[in-house]
Amino acid sequence: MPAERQEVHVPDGLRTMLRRFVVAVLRQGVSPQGLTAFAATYFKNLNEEANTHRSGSMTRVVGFREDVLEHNGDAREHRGDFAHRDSETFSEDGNELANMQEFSRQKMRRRQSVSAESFDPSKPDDTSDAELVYHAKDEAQLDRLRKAVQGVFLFRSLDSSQLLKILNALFEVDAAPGQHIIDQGDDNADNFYIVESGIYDVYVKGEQDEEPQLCWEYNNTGSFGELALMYNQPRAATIVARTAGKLWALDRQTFQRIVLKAAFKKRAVYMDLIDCVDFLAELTPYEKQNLCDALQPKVFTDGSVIIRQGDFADGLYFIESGRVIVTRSEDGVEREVDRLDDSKNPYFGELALITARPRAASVIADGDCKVAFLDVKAFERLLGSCLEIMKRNIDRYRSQLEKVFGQSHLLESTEL
Ligand SMILES: Nc1ncnc2c1ncn2[C@@H]1O[C@@H]2COP(=O)(O)O[C@H]2[C@H]1O
Repeated sequence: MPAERQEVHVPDGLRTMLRRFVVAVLRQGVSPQGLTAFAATYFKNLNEEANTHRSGSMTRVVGFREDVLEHNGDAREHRGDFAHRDSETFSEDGNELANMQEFSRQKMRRRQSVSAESFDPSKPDDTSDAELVYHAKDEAQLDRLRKAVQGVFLFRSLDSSQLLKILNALFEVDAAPGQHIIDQGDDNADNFYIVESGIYDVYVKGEQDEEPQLCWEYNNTGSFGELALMYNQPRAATIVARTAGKLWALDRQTFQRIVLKAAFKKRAVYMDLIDCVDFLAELTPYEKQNLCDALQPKVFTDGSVIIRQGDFADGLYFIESGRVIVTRSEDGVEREVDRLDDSKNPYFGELALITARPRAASVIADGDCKVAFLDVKAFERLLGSCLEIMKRNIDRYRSQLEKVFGQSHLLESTEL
């Protein structure tokens, strides 16, 4: 008699869950030895996430500070909106959780653990694969994310495996007009944020200020929220969404483990260099830190061309070590017009950026030379204020311009 075939019931959601798990294993590049530990942590986290949500213990997404709210009526209106969103239910077929729930959960985690934590960037990172944060994303999300991270200066010193870990850990957050993403003074800083879209106003309330002052805006680009995570200090500014938008958030722990060390090293190296540059003297310490993040190291061997006469300006160069020769070719004759080294005039390549002209001279490494490069986009984003200083102080550049352009009448026709 044939054995009775038993009907097997596949629970709803099992396939999705296993598929996501497999994707997570592959994305993280988990080793065979680390597989069991990774699986244990992955499903434990999944379970905790579901429980946290079911318990309904979250009450609100963003903490509003009344002092800032007084100046922002919209924000008050939106507080209710997000409290309501917290009570949405876990959807197995959706993208795990709605964005705002994800945002809220991250904030919750931080609140439980930040204050006790002290992070030492000089300690070696002993994070195992299993401890890494992972948020599943579909291809469309990944595409948007890759574009968004391109402009993040802090990620410039990461290698490809570090960047992959960051991409895995980032999670999406929807911002609504008036929503406070960060509140100045909050000493439980949770996330670092990358702007994908939307406009975000930055308010800083100094000791002398009666009200928070609007001091900056992120307009569909940029990133914020790194200071409190890097220096273990309260939030230095309030960030309020002026329009609806999308952000990518990176949890504090992943930020500290992967981004912080490289950023610290870079800031330490470049801060001394920046302090030697006259036209950067008026930058605030915060602007200088951003500048350090944006610089990219480049090494040139003796005789190699760093800048070629006639090319479009790609950026500005600071000499970290070594010497360069500036040459200009006229009527087929190449002549030397200047020499620069790391002790005086430790930068070059700014003239074409200021004048919006092609490169007026070539710059060639004289011996091996190390430079810190600031690309043109970063230059415009970070040194807009310095451009004004450079224009105001154009007399300081006059002799240099004359050397390069040869004739003073060219100076007059230079649009500054
Ligand atoms: N002028 C500014 N001063 C301080 N923080 C600023 C300023 N402009 C933008 N920010 C960002 O606002 C963020 C507020 O949170 P953090 O202090 O963690 O990090 C801060 C910076 O990323």
